Parts: sequence; structure tokens; C-alpha cells
Amino acid sequence: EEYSHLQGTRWNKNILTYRIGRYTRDLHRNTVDSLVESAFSVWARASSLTFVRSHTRNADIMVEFVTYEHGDLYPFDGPRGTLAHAFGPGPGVGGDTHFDDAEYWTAGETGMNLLVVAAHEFGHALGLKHSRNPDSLMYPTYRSSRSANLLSIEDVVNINALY
Ligand SMILES: CNC(=O)[C@@H](NC(=O)[C@H](CC(C)C)CN(O)C=O)C(C)(C)C
Ligand SMILES: [Zn+2]
Ligand SMILES: [Zn+2]
Repeated sequence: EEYSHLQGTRWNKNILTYRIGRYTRDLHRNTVDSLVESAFSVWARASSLTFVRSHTRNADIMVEFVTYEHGDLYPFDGPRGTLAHAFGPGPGVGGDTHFDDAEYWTAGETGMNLLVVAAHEFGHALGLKHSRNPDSLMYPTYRSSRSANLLSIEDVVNINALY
């Protein structure tokens, strides 16, 4: 779910930085790095946005794998259930994206596909809300069968309405 009620509606810049903090042990680090980069590039290709990886603490979007109580008001729930969450655009926690490390994260069809989930979460981090269209990446339930291009026309229209 997204917590945009806590943040603004959009970023006021087109170049956004992200930093990966705590990793999952389900995947090699460089696999996580490339899946996260691919999930951002899904949105970059469909909009005027650019994403730059940073190793400093003041990155706009902090990406982390955490479990249960992890320092915000939205503790995770163990295996299954909620897979991840992201805060809407804004300073501090704004844009930050957390993945529930109680899930089994994969790059394929088993477990939870990190690319699919990350692309959904980054949609929230950019200011998008859920869609009632099952073909949309922003549909509220997970489907591992999403096609490689991930975005529906509706998603492209919505991100361009914002940026
Ligand atoms: C398998 N479990 C689900 O399908 C769960 N859905 C999620 O964890 C959403 C993320 C998916 C769509 C990647 C939560 N969300 O909206 C984050 O922004 C439940 C529908 C059970 C809540
Ligand atoms: Zn969501
Ligand atoms: Zn969190």
C-alpha cells in the first residue's frame, strides 16, 4: 500500500537519487542491484524521469529489505500477506521503499518476483495510487505472471500526467 497521505503528490524534480540499504539474503547483491535498476528504468522509459544510484544517506529514495517492526508505523506481517510498501514523494521518509524480507525474493516465477514488486512500489514512490484495472502494474494484488514490459497503457498515461 502507499502512504501518500503523509507526503506531497509528486517530486518537484526529474532527476531522483536512490540508495539500497539492507539487502535480502535470497539473491546475490548484484542481482538485487540490477533488478532495482530495471524497476526504476521501467518508469524512466515511460516518463521524463531519471534515476541515479547514490551511496550517500541523503538519497531521495531509500530501498531496504526489512521484517516486522522496522522503524516506521507500518510493521510487516511475516510470510505472504503484505509484500512491500512505499511512501509517496517528499523529504525524509518520502519515496522510501521497504520490502518484507520474510518473503522469498526471486528473479523468476517462484517466490515473489522482485522486479514486479519493485516496479509497483516505485510507482507509489513517484506518487501513483492503486488502479482498479487488473492489467495495471498499480493493481493492489500481486501477480507473478506480469509480462516483462510491466506497464499498461494506463500506467504510462498516469506517470505522464504527473511528470
Ligand atoms: C500476495 N500478497 C498480495 O498481493 C498483497 N498485496 C501487496 O503486498 C501489495 C504489493 C503487491 C501488489 C506487489 C501491497 N502494496 O499495495 C504495496 O504497495 C495483499 C493483496 C495480500 C495485500
Ligand atoms: Zn501498492
Ligand atoms: Zn516500512
